[in-house]
Amino acid sequence: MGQCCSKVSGVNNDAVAAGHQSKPVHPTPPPAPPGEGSGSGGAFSGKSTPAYSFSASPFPSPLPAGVAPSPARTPGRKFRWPLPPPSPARPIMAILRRQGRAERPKEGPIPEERQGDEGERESSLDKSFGYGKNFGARFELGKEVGRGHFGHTCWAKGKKGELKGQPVAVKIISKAKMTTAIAVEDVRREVKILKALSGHKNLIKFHDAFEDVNNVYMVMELCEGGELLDRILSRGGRYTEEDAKTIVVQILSVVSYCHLQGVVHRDLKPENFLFATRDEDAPMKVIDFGLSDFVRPDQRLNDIVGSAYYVSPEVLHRSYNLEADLWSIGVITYILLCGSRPFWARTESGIFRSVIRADPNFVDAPWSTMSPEAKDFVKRLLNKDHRKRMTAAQALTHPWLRDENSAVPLDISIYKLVKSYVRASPLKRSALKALSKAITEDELIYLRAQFSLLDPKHGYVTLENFRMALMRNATDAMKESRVLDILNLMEPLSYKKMDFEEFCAAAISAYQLEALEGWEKIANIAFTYFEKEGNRAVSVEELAQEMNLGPNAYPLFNDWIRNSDGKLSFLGYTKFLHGVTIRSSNTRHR
Ligand SMILES: Nc1ncnc2c1ncn2[C@@H]1O[C@H](COP(=O)(O)OP(=O)(O)OP(=O)(O)O)[C@@H](O)[C@H]1O
Ligand SMILES: [Ca+2]
Repeated sequence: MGQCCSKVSGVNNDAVAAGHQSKPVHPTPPPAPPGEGSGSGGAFSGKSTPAYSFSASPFPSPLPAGVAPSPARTPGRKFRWPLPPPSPARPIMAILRRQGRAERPKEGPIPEERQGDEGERESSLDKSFGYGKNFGARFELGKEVGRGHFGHTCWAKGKKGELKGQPVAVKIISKAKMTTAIAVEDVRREVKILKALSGHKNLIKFHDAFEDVNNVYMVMELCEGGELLDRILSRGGRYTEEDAKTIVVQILSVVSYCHLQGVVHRDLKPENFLFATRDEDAPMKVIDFGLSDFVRPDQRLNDIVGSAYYVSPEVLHRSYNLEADLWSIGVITYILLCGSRPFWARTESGIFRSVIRADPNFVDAPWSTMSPEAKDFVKRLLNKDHRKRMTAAQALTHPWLRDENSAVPLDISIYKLVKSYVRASPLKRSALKALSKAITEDELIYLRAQFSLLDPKHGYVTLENFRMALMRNATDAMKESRVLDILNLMEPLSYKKMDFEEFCAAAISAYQLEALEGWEKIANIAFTYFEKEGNRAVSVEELAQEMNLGPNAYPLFNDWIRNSDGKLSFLGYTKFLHGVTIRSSNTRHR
């Protein structure tokens, strides 16, 4: 704090709340956000990161012998532009979780950072993890290579065994910082997730975990190419579309893998992607599963974690699932393409307001010269309605990224949609069948890829195909997140088989289609099919039952039904597809 206002034109919280805005990554340094530490926001140009002071560890941490404390966050980080912190703040709330200042959040306003209150009593905490105790005998520890809010990471070399002579990275988390059961559990879960997910080419390879009285040590593959954040900065905050695609494809590929396993990362940001080597085209690896969690397909998580610039509206509303990660990928892609943050404010609460209310700027340069596909791609990730957002597997088949030579990963959202379809009423199913006949080639490409991943026999899939496809991709994480439970809910499918045509009806999302530019046309074509095949006289009572609503809701359905023949009107059809759960069912959120 203590910074005077700098010239940040047009960006204050009110302006942000009012709508269009985006803050360049490079130009004017804003003051450090209140409560975020001071730093000398305006002072840097070509020097290392003074304004980044809030990202230094807020905790005094006893370093292992031979490790010098790091001056700031990642040693050697250079900022050529005085910029506001890319991920302001410590991960929201998570820091409080680990310090024991917050339990699971209750309903209430967007959390402000809380300071001052003391952690819970920690004397009764069991801080033994059951990991190996012989870290010192197995590894020789070297210099620090990076630092986050929860741990610092050091270079190390294997002394014996498989890793003898091999350089590795060791993330060291101090047990002194684990002052609550939640904090201990977070570390346990981070190791569990890393262990279970290791194996994807864009995910950091985990070797082993150790502990002693002071610390937990996570031994993993060493990435020597630095963070994505540094590469963005070294390019002046902008990638060409082609270069951005290479990055985004890797992110989506690993995130779709995590999602299929039922793991939500919850802290996707450029600092958490490392390049394996210094080569320009080195593969990128996602790190830092410290905020990640297992999530069942139909579960809603409610704890607010993440980093402010990248956090999705539904996380702030405390009801989210995997789609929250796709929002963060949208923010990263926006930054890669234009060098600005889509949601920006000087304070954390200002950023949250912007995330919830503001529309990112897709009009000013360089957006005006960007391909329409790139713009559409980012917009379909930054949709504030999580139901309308693309999934990771879907995003890989978006026209901006589509590549016939790359395999499309299996999408867990297909399972959720098919589950709902097989449990839906005949009227709903015929409405969806009509809709599926109206979709465009873009959607069909994705659906064909997903259908073939189910390995159809003679053009049909059964419940067994769905089961086998999941089993082929299963890791230990899938057991933990109980992804396979969804197969039980798909049980009506065990009596039948599905051809591609019906699969399309089952696996399309009316919400996602509503978000398309061409929705009106699609809806009109779909209604024509519905009129031919599925539309029949229906009563207000029946509709209310379909929607799980009582007599109080009857007036709602009056204008859904045509006076002339008692069948669904066009309006009724689109509303019926949509459901009545959303506040304003006739607006399209773009
Ligand atoms: N495998 C690795 N190879 C090289 N450097 C690494 C590796 N893992 C982590 N680092 C460095 O250490 C930093 C901190 O690691 P990590 O993000 O896992 O810690 P954290 O305390 O959980 O972070 P955060 O503050 O984002 O929550 C990274 O940003 C990176 O610079
Ligand atoms: Ca991190």
